[in-house]
Parts: sequence; structure tokens; C-alpha cells
Amino acid sequence: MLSVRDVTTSLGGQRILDGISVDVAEGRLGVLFGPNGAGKSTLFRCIIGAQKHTGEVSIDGESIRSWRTEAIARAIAYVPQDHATTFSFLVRDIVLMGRNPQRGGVFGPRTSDVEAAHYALERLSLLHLADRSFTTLSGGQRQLVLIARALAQNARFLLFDEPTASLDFGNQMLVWETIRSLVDEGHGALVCTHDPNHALWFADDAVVLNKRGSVLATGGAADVIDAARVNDLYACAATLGMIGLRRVVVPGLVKVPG
Ligand SMILES: Nc1ncnc2c1ncn2[C@@H]1O[C@H](COP(=O)(O)OP(=O)(O)OP(=O)(O)O)[C@@H](O)[C@H]1O
Repeated sequence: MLSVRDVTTSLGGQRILDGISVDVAEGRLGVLFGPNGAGKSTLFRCIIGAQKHTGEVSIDGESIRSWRTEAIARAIAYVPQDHATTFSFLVRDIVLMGRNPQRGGVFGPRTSDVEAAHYALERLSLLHLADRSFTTLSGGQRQLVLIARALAQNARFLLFDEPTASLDFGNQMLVWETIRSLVDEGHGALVCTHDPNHALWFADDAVVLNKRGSVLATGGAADVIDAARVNDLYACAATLGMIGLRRVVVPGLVKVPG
């Protein structure tokens, strides 16, 4: 279990997160839902130790505050919101980078690392792109490559920051289905999303943040993300229609909980 307890942080002299607590359990898919600027990305950075904070992040009851970066990366894989690389790394090398925390030292990749990267590419049907430059890929393909890198990392817990932003509907579903299947295989995931439908379709649990960076609600996704709450957060009557999409099922593609 990855546990976040009472995490509070400030940026530029301003309180950004205020006493956030969230659990990420293996075999559970949680979503982090909240308006722009609520602090979702900042919370991810706190969790992986990239942002100073008070409160505690622990794994199986052990605080990870003093863990080295590599040790954290062996336990937690983070897929950032938008990865604009200016270097034209090959896709296979980007995915192989996911093995760095496992390798340690300065030695080159072991056979097992190459195999893990190959498996991750194969799992996400990306083998045909393995020798393409990352910079030449579409946004959806890049996102899938970053998920493959996280898969190669073989961490117990996966953090995704808006993994379907800018993707077409088909790729949104592919990404969510991939995350869901990784969770069903035993990973724990926390996914930041702006789409209440995605939360209802795919997530088990939800944490709703308000724009002041504190928890508005936490619990089962369908219990805490409903029309009233979405309307309250965004003051938008159209949210009722969006929530209605929950009942639209693409056969064999979208799993609707319950
Ligand atoms: N370096 C910084 N200095 C000052 N304020 C910052 C800094 N980085 C982020 N912020 C502020 O922190 C707040 C939270 O930002 P964050 O990116 O975590 O929000 P978010 O919920 O992920 O937003 P979005 O949904 O738009 O991606 C925002 O108000 C942002 O302007």
C-alpha cells in the first residue's frame, strides 16, 4: 500500500496543497479529480520526492522520505503530463530508460533489461515503432511509449498525470484499458484526469480536490463523482449530460463498473 498522509506544500510562497491524504492499493485504480491548478501534478511530485512537503508518504508503513531516488523509482513509476523531449531518442531506448532504477551503477543494460523493454513494447503493441525517433511520434503514440517505459520500470505503483490529454477517443480508451489491465494484474495506480466519465468508467476509487488544494471528497469513484459534485466544482449544467455518458458502452472496449 502506498499511503499519502497529510501532505502540505507551498510554491512561490503560496500554499498549494493542504493536508492531502490518499491511499493507492495494489489492484486498485484511483483517480485524482479536480479543477486546473488544484495541485494534482504537485501532489505527484510530492509523492515521488521531487517537491518538498510536510506530511508523509509511505509504502507498506515505511516512510520513503529518506529513500534514494532510484529506490523510489523502483517502487513508483511516474508518467508525467507532457513529455516534450528535444533529443531524438529511439523509442526502444526511451523504454529501456525505464530500467535505469533497476540496473544501478554505470553498466549497460543487461539481457533482462532488454527483455523487459521488449515485453513492454510488445504489450502495448509498439514494437513496430521501436526504431522510430520519439520526436516523430504522434501525441497518442508518445503517451503509449511513456506508459511502456513505466511498465518496463516494473514498479508496484503507477502514477499517471492526465494520460489521455490530447488523445482521440480511441486512444483514450486504449490508454485507460491498458491502465485498467495493469491494475487488474496487481499494480496500484493513481491517475489524474479531468474527465468524470473516465473516472466512472474505469476507476475504483476517487479523490476530489478543490481549487484550494484540499480534499473535497474521497471514496468509491461512483460515490464521490456524481452530477451534483461536478456541477458544484465547475458550475456547469452540461455536466449532467456528461455523466449520462456513463451508460454508453462500446462493446468489448469500455468496461462499466457495476
Ligand atoms: N514553480 C511554481 N511557482 C509558483 N506556483 C506554482 C509553481 N508551479 C505550480 N504552481 C502553481 O501551483 C498550483 C498547482 O499547480 P499544479 O500544476 O499542481 O495543478 P494541477 O491540478 O495539476 O493543474 P492542471 O489541471 O492545470 O494540470 C497552480 O496554481 C500553479 O500555478
